[in-house]
This record gives sequence, structure tokens and C-alpha cells, in this order.
Amino acid sequence: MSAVADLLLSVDGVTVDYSGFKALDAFSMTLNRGETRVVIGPNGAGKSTLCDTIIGRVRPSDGRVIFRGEDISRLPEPAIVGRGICRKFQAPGVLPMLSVRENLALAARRDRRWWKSVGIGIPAGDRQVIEETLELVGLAERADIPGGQLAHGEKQWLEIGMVMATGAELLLLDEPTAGMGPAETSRTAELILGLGAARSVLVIDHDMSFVEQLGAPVTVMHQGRFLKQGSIAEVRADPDVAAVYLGHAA
Ligand SMILES: Nc1ncnc2c1ncn2[C@@H]1O[C@H](COP(=O)(O)OP(=O)(O)OP(=O)(O)O)[C@@H](O)[C@H]1O
Repeated sequence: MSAVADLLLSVDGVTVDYSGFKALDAFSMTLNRGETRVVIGPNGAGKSTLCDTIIGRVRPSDGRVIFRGEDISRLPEPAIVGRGICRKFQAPGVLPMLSVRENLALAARRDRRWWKSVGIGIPAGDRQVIEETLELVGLAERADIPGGQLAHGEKQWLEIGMVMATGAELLLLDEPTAGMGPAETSRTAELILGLGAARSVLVIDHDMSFVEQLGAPVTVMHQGRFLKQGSIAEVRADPDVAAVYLGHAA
């Protein structure tokens, strides 16, 4: 496959302007099909704004977001989701009264009205996706308990599963290890690494041990701008990165 055919997402010179303050400042990055990428940067670097812009929640004042060759930067959020991008927020969005399986069923359906998922049963076409996802996120044994009874880490895994069950090709995971201990963090890294080549994943996280476990290329942002890109070792060794981020975190 050529480099162009491999390209899934291109963020091209994107600026997001909040009354003169540039949360993103001519920021560019690309992501290939099947690639996992971690985006790091100090507080306020623009990481969440990047996700907001890709998913269509925030409109760039300049630049473009190209997904599968199409400029999506002026599309409304539902149209972008419909094209195959799904975002997991930092706080889990699991519906507490629905079972784990029903939460996945809701995510897998194109018709997102929850009563359609729980009232008339799960369509046969979705069942296989749901059972496979339950196995992948390690919640098969917990499938019938209400989502609200899951532990914090399990809720995060369920929500990663929900993002997967949508069938989206690009998953945006905003701090998937928020509030997790080391064992849960390791499990989350395994889960993301097990997603396979059919998905591309953009992960935002502050936890450097998690970033190391992922072993994925890292893009560093600072003040809305692209700073560096490389392996975690290269990024760690970079004096500019140390100055703006790792130096403070160490
Ligand atoms: N709606 C808004 N109006 C004005 N400024 C905003 C708005 N949203 C974000 N900002 C500012 O834009 C900058 C980038 O914010 P963003 O949340 O994208 O950073 P971040 O890298 O995700 O930070 P953190 O790691 O703390 O979550 C911050 O200075 C923030 O205060």
C-alpha cells in the first residue's frame, strides 16, 4: 500500500481561536490506518481541543481536518461520527441502569435510542460484535450486571468497548487511564494494543508509564503547537520536550 493509501487522518495547519487566544496554533499531524499514536503535552497544550476539533465539536478558524481523503472540518459532529470517528471522554459515559451488554448494544446500534436496544432485544447482526467486544475488554463475566455497579476501571474498559462497538475506524481516547491504579493501567494498555490493525487510535494521556507500555509513537504538543514526534525514548531524550513537559513531570 502506498503512503497516501495508508493515510487515514490529516490535521493540516489547524488553528482554534478563543477570542484571540489560540488553543491550537497552526497545528499539524497525520495518522495512518492501523496506527496507534499518543499525544502528550503539559496542561493547556491543546490536546482536548485537538480531539474536539477532529470530532467536530469545535470549528477551526484556519486549517483543515482530512479523514479518508475528505475535508470534515466543517461537518457537524453526528456526520463525523457517521463517517467512522468515535471519541471516549475522560469521565466514563456508561448508562448506570443498563447492563454491561445493553450498554454495548446501545453503542453498536446506529439507532441510539436506548429503548430500541433494551425493549426489543439485540439485533442478531449486533450480537456477535457485542460478544466479541465483551471478551476483548474482559467483561464477559460481568455482562449482565448494571453498568453502575462496575468498578471505576471496568467502567473505563466498558466505555472503550462501547467506542469499539460503534465500528468506528478512528478511536479518540481522552485520558483512558484517568483514576486508575498501576494494574488497571497495564490492563488498559493491553486492551488498546489488542485492538488490531483494523483501528487507528489517538490516545491522550499524562501517565508516562502507560505511554511506555503502549510503545506507540508520541506526538508532543505545547501551547497549541506541534513540538516533537518520535518514540517515547526519543521524546524523553529531547531537550525541548524536557524543558516544556517532561522536565516538569519528572
Ligand atoms: N471554550 C474555551 N474558551 C476559552 N479557552 C479555552 C476553551 N477551551 C479550552 N480553552 C483553553 O485552551 C487551552 C487548551 O485547552 P485544552 O483543554 O485543549 O488543553 P489540554 O492539553 O487538553 O489540557 P489538560 O491536559 O489540562 O486537559 C487552555 O489554555 C484552555 O484554558
